Amino acid sequence: MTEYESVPSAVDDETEIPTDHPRYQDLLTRHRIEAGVEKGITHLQGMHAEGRGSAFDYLLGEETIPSADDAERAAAAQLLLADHPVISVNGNVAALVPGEVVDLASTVNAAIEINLFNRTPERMERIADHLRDHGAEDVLGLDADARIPELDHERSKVDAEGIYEADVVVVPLEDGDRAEALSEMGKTEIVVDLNPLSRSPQVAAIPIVDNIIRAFPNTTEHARALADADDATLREIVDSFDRAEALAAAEDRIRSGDLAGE
Ligand SMILES: Nc1ncnc2c1ncn2[C@@H]1O[C@H](COP(=O)(O)OP(=O)(O)OP(=O)(O)O)[C@@H](O)[C@H]1O
Ligand SMILES: CC(C)(COP(=O)(O)O)[C@@H](O)C(=O)O
Ligand code: BAL
Repeated sequence: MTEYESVPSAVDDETEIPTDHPRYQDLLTRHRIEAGVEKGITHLQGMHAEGRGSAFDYLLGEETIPSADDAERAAAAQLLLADHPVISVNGNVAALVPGEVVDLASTVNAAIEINLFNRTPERMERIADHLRDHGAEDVLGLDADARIPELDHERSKVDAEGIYEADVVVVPLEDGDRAEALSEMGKTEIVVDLNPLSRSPQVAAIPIVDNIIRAFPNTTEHARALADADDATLREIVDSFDRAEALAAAEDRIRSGDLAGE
């Protein structure tokens, strides 16, 4: 080997991104959104939403901060306590974490429902097929036989047996209007959003300020660890979670410029 030949880094089979790239996870996320757009799963505007999330993730140090881990544990406990939990899926979530949605849903016995801001029958069908390809058995959202009150838009369309009836809803990467309307309906909301100042985490009972590609697997891991816990233990975990403190901790990390590992 001459001194000019370099040893190739290990590359991700799916994306050809070098796995030792310092910002591998961010590049992978971006790649998945691009592939989602190409497959007709993700709306083009999903790239813009991704860019916003990516900027906040950079400032958080691209890691699950301790307050987010606490939120993920509280979310797992809340989901295990729920009678009728539902995970809401949009085009970004479907592209980023389809298998992880199915894993979390099966671990906490939750339903999966597609709810889109830019709703078209084609995208609904493609996302449902994509989730089924990743192991989902039932995918709700296609019937759209109920409406979220006070929300005058396509995203108000929900299934009567899904989000409409749910007691606990996981609402990732969503807009504040819908989160507020669901909260008005009395739902307990678990929001995943990298921007702690967005309205959706601000109205959530459990705001998770973390990248969904880390948040969902970690919530599932917590749920597995808590699978045998009794209701009193789960209730104690939920009650001791302080939502305002979690939001403040995320904002502090962002404002401090204290990037992990630097
Ligand atoms: N991979 C990701 N993980 C977690 N959050 C993400 C990710 N990608 C994007 N986001 C967040 O998802 C949100 C996209 O939703 P949207 O743009 O509808 O909300 P918004 O208008 O910013 O907020 P709001 O209406 O709640 O004030 C953004 O806040 C963005 O930071
Ligand atoms: C792009 C998206 C994040 C999702 O859009 P959809 O998959 O149509 O629900 C949307 O909510 C937005 O903020 O513009
Ligand atoms: N999610 C669509 C744009 C917004 O209300 O933020």
